[in-house]
Amino acid sequence: MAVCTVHTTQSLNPTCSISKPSSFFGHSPRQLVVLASPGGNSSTIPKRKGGVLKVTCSSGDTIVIGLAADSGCGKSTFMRRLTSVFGGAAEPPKGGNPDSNTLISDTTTVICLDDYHSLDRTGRKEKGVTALDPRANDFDLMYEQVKAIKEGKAVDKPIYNHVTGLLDPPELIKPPKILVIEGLHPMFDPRVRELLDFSIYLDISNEVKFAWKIQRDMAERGHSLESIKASIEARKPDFDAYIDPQKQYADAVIEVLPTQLIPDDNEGKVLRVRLIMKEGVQYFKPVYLFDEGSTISWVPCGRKLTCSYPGIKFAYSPDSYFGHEVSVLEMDGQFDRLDELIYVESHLSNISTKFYGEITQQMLKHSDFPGSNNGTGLFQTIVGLKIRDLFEQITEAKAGASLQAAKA
Ligand SMILES: Nc1ncnc2c1ncn2[C@@H]1O[C@H](COP(=O)(O)OP(=O)(O)OP(=O)(O)O)[C@@H](O)[C@H]1O
Ligand SMILES: O=C(CO)[C@H](O)[C@H](O)COP(=O)(O)O
Repeated sequence: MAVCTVHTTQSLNPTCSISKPSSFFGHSPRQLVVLASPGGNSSTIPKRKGGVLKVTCSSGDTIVIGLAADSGCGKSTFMRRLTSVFGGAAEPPKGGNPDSNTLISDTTTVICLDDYHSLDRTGRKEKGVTALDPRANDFDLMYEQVKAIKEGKAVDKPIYNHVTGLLDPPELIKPPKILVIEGLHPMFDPRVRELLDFSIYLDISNEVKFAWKIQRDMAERGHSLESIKASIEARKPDFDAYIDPQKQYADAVIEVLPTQLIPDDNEGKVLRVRLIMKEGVQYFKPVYLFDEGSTISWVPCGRKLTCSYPGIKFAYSPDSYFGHEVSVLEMDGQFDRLDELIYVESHLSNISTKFYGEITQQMLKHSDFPGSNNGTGLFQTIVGLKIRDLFEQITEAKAGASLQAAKA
């Protein structure tokens, strides 16, 4: 939430700062929660006892979502699914750097935190640090800029060029309705973490990460098996030290593991995916299967769902994760026919769809995206819908508070 510049008929001293005010008409310096839509506005609210408050807001309704994962773990795919839930395509800033990492759509702006690398490729090599190391990243700037966007201010964000390995001149980022910060460290710095309205961690097990890396870097980028292995090994200590621990802070974790349906499977094609959802998060109600809070194991294969070997198994239960109460929804296996997903969808609750079958429709629409036939695509789509719901609830709550304030 941002704070507006406030003029009163008694005091002409404007103030502008950021805080979490506990009461609407606070003490000096007067601070007021912004209750305006992005784009900025100015309104006059009658003061409770005489005088008038003139409130000028530059904006301030940007909600901030953090998405953390290692490189090559499906962040871009997830972002494409999320943007699609809001409608419209996401594109790099028009007329800007062709190597920009930013994606802008009507509602969302996705910025890649690689842009806050403080050391370029040569710098990291010289200093002997990886990009995962906090010393290779500028967290002060990351914090200042994410905070500024959340307050409704445009920023000149640096660009890390993955083609050249250099830091390019900055690009202008205007405050969107939803800002997604995706990358290696969205929940690393406590100050940045505090700015997040919702956070997600994509937790890809080593076996699966390896299989995906091989698939992409060997098939699409011509890397050798040895070089892929070496790169994973070289990153592992820093991954364990700086990236993986962030999952304890996430509101939702999508965990991707090898299947348990095929004994000793090492192909990594069939996946067991777990959606771990924190309880008690404002504006977020965990999804459940059949009966909230129960422990359920469900094999839907049969007359309504076609399943070839090794089948599909769902599970749902309450659990504990890093000391937090969570609900866990699990899917092991893969769909043969995506249109039959409607059968599964109709047994899930709290999915925040706007019409019957919306999940199935989204999945069918992007059936060519990686993971569309398994729990990765299903749970990414569900989290996308939950983020839309969160955004709508926050917007509604602010509009309601605005109305109340105007009446007071
Ligand atoms: N759900 C999935 N199922 C199977 N393969 C997947 C899945 N998600 C991603 N992949 C594989 O991983 C690769 C990387 O995916 P994606 O580009 O979405 O990841 P990323 O985290 O954005 O990567 P980077 O940070 O390196 O740009 C894809 O090309 C694909 O091979
Ligand atoms: O972990 C990464 C996040 O995407 C990259 O390896 C990091 O950004 C460095 O990029 P490059 O390898 O292109 O220099």
